Amino acid sequence: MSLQIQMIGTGSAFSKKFYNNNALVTCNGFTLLVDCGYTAPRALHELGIEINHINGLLITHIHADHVGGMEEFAFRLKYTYKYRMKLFVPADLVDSLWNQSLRGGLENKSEGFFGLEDYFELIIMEEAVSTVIHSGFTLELIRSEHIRDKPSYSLLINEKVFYSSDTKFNYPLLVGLHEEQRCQYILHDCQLSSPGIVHASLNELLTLPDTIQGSVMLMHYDDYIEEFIGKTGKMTIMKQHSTYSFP
Ligand SMILES: Nc1ccn([C@@H]2O[C@@H]3COP(=O)(O)O[C@H]3[C@H]2O)c(=O)n1
Ligand SMILES: [Zn+2]
Ligand SMILES: [Zn+2]
Repeated sequence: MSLQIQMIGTGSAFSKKFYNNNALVTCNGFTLLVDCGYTAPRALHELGIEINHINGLLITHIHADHVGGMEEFAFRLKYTYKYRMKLFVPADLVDSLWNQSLRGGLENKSEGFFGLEDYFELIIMEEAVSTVIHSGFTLELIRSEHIRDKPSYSLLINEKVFYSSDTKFNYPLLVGLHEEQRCQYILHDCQLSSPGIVHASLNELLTLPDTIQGSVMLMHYDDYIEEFIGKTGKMTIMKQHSTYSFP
């Protein structure tokens, strides 16, 4: 099954040079937007991608660089495109996504809009279960360690690509996935300064064996990434707006 990932942004949360680290994952004609940060609408606009060309949206955790564009998405789906897009949400994020993030803008009692399902076709996902979201397109949520007591998830896509989203460095997980041949590629967030605190730092990622580094692609990085060209070991730096194929 051919799998393509286009990074609509590769920046860290506070980047002023790169858009939020959000990605379009396409498999077998189904395009999933992984996270919809506050820059996602502009990034998609610049790429010439209309919202209605996206088949589904998945949220990894509740931070503005991952959900801040959802209000605009919801309003445009409701009033411009007039359909409910599939929204894949980890079970323990459903309540906070609405009540702590979107409700202030999207609740509209006079028109009868009280929850996520008034804007999206809500699909609740469980952790550690391989879920077929479209023919030949499977996703598994892997709970990540990002902010204590705040659920966040990495993704295993088609048992081929590990997409970290936001996580602290987890050496045993990455080595385990590689040794068990559960993934061939690792797309990982990368904080250039140390310590990582809530992200994986470059120095931590550089402790991975060369055999694994060769499959690592760095994303969610700071504005001064250019200073690190040639200093990321065997790991490559993802380019914003580029599309990568994973055969
Ligand atoms: N303990 C923390 C918590 C958060 N942060 C920053 O806040 C950002 C929120 O979005 P993010 O992409 O998860 O990156 C986080 C850190 O930059 C941080 O630097 N230290
Ligand atoms: Zn982030
Ligand atoms: Zn985050």
